[in-house]
Amino acid sequence: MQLRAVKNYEEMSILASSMLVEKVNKLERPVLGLATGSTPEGLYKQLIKQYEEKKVSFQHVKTFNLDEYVGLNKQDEQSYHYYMKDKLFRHVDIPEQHVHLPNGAATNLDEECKAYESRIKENGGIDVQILGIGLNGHIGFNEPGTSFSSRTHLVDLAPSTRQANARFFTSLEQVPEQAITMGIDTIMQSKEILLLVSGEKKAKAVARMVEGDITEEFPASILQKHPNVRVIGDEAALSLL
Ligand SMILES: O=P(O)(O)OC[C@H]1O[C@](O)(CO)[C@@H](O)[C@@H]1O
Repeated sequence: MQLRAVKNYEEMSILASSMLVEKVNKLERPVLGLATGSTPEGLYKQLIKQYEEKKVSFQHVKTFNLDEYVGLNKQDEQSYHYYMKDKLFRHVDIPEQHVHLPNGAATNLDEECKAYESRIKENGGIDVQILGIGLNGHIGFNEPGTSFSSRTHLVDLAPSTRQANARFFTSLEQVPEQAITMGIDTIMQSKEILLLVSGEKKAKAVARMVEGDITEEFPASILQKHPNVRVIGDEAALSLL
């Protein structure tokens, strides 16, 4: 695991964006794994800036998002489909058919999980996966206790995760109780992982991810075993290391 310390959220976003742009410009058919939440918002702003400055094009890029809530349709402003469209896709030249997120409104959710996993494989796997980390060590929506061998699957969200994400909804009751997420093994199959983390409240989680025991009780700890992980963290997030 390689650690890159930066000053603050903005520097984290700029560095992540320049790494990603370099990759996109280098690969013939880049496949990016994308994340939602507050952490990557600055990265997406920087990517849009680089696109507007003509430093990158997304025409040949394919994307797969980590997760999606169950029960929200794509137009729902709280859905991750909406988030991605709003924060990145509608601002750049990525073809709509290149964009993939699990369909949380599918009638057969288990089939949807299998189909999503197959689509990732058919596209040659993920070249660079962007990750954030939850306070309880979740990556994607893989909560503590998730098997390290899991593939894309349906999950019950931990009360602490629903609480943490309630800020995006009008009330806690509106936060869905389930989600579809890439599994831990799906994430581990990515050729490269770029984990972004900012702020003091994530410091304990980062320390446990980097130095703690590798255990299913703390999903992000498995990243110690991935051969190509870079963590870009600001001073506050890395303060306990
Ligand atoms: O970036 P945030 O909002 O702190 O969220 C951290 C993680 O939690 C999730 O939003 C899921 O709750 C992930 O997608 C994200 O990586």
